[in-house]
Amino acid sequence: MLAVHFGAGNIGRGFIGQLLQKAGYEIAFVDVNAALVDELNERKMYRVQLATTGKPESVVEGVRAINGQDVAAVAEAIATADLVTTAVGPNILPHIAGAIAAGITRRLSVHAKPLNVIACENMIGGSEMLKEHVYEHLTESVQAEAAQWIGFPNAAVDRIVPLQQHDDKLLVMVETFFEWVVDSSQMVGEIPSIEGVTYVEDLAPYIERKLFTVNTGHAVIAYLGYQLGMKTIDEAMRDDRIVQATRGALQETGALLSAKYGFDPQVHGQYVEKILGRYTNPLLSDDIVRVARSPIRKLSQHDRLVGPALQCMEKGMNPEHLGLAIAAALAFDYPEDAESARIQASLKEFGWENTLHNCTGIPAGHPLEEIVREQARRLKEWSGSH
Ligand SMILES: NC(=O)C1=CN([C@@H]2O[C@H](COP(=O)(O)OP(=O)(O)OC[C@H]3O[C@@H](n4cnc5c(N)ncnc54)[C@H](O)[C@@H]3O)[C@@H](O)[C@H]2O)C=CC1
Ligand SMILES: O=P(O)(O)OC[C@H]1O[C@](O)(CO)[C@@H](O)[C@@H]1O
Repeated sequence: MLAVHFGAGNIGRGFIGQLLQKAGYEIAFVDVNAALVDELNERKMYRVQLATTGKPESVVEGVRAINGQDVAAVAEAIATADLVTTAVGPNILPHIAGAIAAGITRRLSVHAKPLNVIACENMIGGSEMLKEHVYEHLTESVQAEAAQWIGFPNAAVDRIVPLQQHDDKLLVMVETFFEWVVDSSQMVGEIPSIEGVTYVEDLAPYIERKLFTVNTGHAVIAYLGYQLGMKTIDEAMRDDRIVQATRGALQETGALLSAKYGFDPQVHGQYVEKILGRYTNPLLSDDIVRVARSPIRKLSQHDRLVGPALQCMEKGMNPEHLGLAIAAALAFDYPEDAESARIQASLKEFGWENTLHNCTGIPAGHPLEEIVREQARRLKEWSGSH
């Protein structure tokens, strides 16, 4: 069995590649990092280390890599693949769509065999969005065939894999916890048996529970921690104010999720506690600027901060902790991050209100604006105190 996986980065090697290899797939990674591609092709294996006592390791063998620029080679691999997965980042999905479309076209010209393409990105509706981009590159007749033979099931993936700094360029250190949930109602053909993958008929509760808990909490810690001059997530978790704010935000999203999906508050509370524990793992040493990366994406209307805040308000709740994190995300001034630089330039040129509206989609005069403004004042007191 062959799996073609786009993105041989942290989650690609440290999570998706590892699970697929255990399930018996040969893996062809597709990446645009030429050095990484060469190293994978030379060694045909890599190590995954667990960030826990003793740092146990496993070896992922039977891997190769294709340079993403070589569209013909990528298309050839997709033509014979049994599964396609991605972990490249939501903003990159449009850039890999052409190669996937070329692969689908080639495949359908040779044989009609079902294929599922699973985007493993931190976003709602990732595979559906990828499908839209791929279809832009398909002729009408191939689109009609693809509708029958190619599935784009949405997925939720959860495993913290920080930036890697090892002498061994392929080694990847990961936390022990992982969760990979796939929407089986959007799949074609036989459902593949992959240990560690949970198939569900309706992904919405799972992806929202994950995005609005793990990723919301992480974002709160990262943006507040940055304001307080901290470097890593576990360092920030040693500050009581940050822990309180994170708990507060997760109470807000928890109340929303319970109201929307009927989650048992006690069971959800245990889920939250487990996640708070994951953030404190000192062996992960997860950089705040990694977790805070791409603040425009993270501030967008349906993402982890503004998404739940707007929905909380529709239900009559007051999302002040989410408001504090939104204010901190706007204040995230890290020039090496292109999106942070764009926000800071916008704040200077267009002012706070316009930048808030443009980045978040919060309409002018919406009551959430007032909450964020109030929290921005509170944030100034916080920042002044460190
Ligand atoms: N790191 C983590 O803990 C988790 C990450 N995710 C999601 O997984 C995705 C990837 O994140 P990471 O692995 O952390 O990022 P990463 O930066 O470590 O890996 C992304 C990889 O994609 C490659 N890439 C970029 N453009 C490409 C293109 N056009 N074609 C092929 N490859 C390309 C990069 O060279 C890089 O190797 C993101 O959507 C992230 O939200 C989800 C859960 C956990
Ligand atoms: O990968 P993103 O969406 O930029 O956000 C970082 C988040 O993703 C993760 O890497 C994995 O879920 C978390 O560590 C963090 O919440």
